[in-house]
Amino acid sequence: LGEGSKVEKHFPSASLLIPPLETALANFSSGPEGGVVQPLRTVVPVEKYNGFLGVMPAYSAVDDALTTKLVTFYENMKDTSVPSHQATVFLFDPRNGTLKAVIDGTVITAKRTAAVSAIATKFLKPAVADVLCILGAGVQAHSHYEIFTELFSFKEVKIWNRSREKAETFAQSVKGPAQVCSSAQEAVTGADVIITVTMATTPILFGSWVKSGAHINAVGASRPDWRELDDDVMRNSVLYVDSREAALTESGDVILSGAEIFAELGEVVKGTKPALSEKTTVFKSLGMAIEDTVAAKLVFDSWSSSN
Ligand SMILES: NC(=O)C1=CN([C@@H]2O[C@H](COP(=O)(O)OP(=O)(O)OC[C@H]3O[C@@H](n4cnc5c(N)ncnc54)[C@H](O)[C@@H]3O)[C@@H](O)[C@H]2O)C=CC1
Ligand SMILES: O=C(O)C1=NCCCC1
Repeated sequence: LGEGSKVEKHFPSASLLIPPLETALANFSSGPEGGVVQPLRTVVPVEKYNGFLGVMPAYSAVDDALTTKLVTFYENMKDTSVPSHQATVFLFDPRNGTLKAVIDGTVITAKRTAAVSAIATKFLKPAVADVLCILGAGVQAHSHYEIFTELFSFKEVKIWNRSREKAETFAQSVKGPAQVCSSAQEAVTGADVIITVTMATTPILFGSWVKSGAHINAVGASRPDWRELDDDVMRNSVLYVDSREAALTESGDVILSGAEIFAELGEVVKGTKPALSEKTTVFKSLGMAIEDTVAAKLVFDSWSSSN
């Protein structure tokens, strides 16, 4: 399972990931009772090349699955022949520590991140959600487009990217409508659901553009000094995160704006915190190792049953 194309085959429908991910989010937010062991990820900066290596281990007692993902991500890469994010997931037998599989993690990262944003959106989107806006046109933009158009019925999808050419290529490659916008403001204006999936390190989404009651999935800016959202949108929205601990350590949008965290998404899934969908909401996603664990298990189980 070392190649993305082999992994892709075991995700016939992106939405297959939703139930196990919801369970994993709920278990994570249940503390020790949930049986999830997930230390904060280690991130090694490779300053000379504007890169980072993330080490993301997790164990799920409920799934009896033990994994670690190694993920590299590089900013402003000159070499465009390789993706900005590359990942590998190692799946172990939890009974004795034997390595069972080495799985390409790039497809897993793309699919599980988009599926978690879809879960947040299911709970937090306004009652009428006709317009979707995607800021960014890379790997995550594609995986988000795929699952959002599979699960929801938006009448319009607006897309903006720093380079218009890439947004045009995106619009031509997707199986469905996508309207390329000339500015981020044009794309955001009137949108009910907004997804930010860029490598920006300074804000690209401003509160003054956002429709009241909209839901935002803030997926990029995973370093404590990086931003995608301005202070206005962070402070004037109800803020949900995947992990409080990670958000307060890794998210520039959370740390530098001083915005108060209302709930973890897992608490909403469990029903212990409300989904305030009538308010403007932000889901700050940083990505969790346990999401990779359940996705890798799904891929491995599907591969095992077909071999
Ligand atoms: N929360 C999570 O679980 C995860 C988050 N991510 C984050 O999602 C974001 C997107 O990842 P990918 O799609 O894989 O990356 P990508 O490299 O495939 O796409 C990035 C997009 O951002 C645009 N971009 C680059 N620099 C920019 C800037 N300064 N301002 C505005 N746009 C800029 C590029 O044109 C490109 O369309 C990244 O920030 C990444 O770290 C990625 C994986 C998991
Ligand atoms: O969860 C992940 O995987 C990542 N999150 C932030 C950026 C790198 C990959």
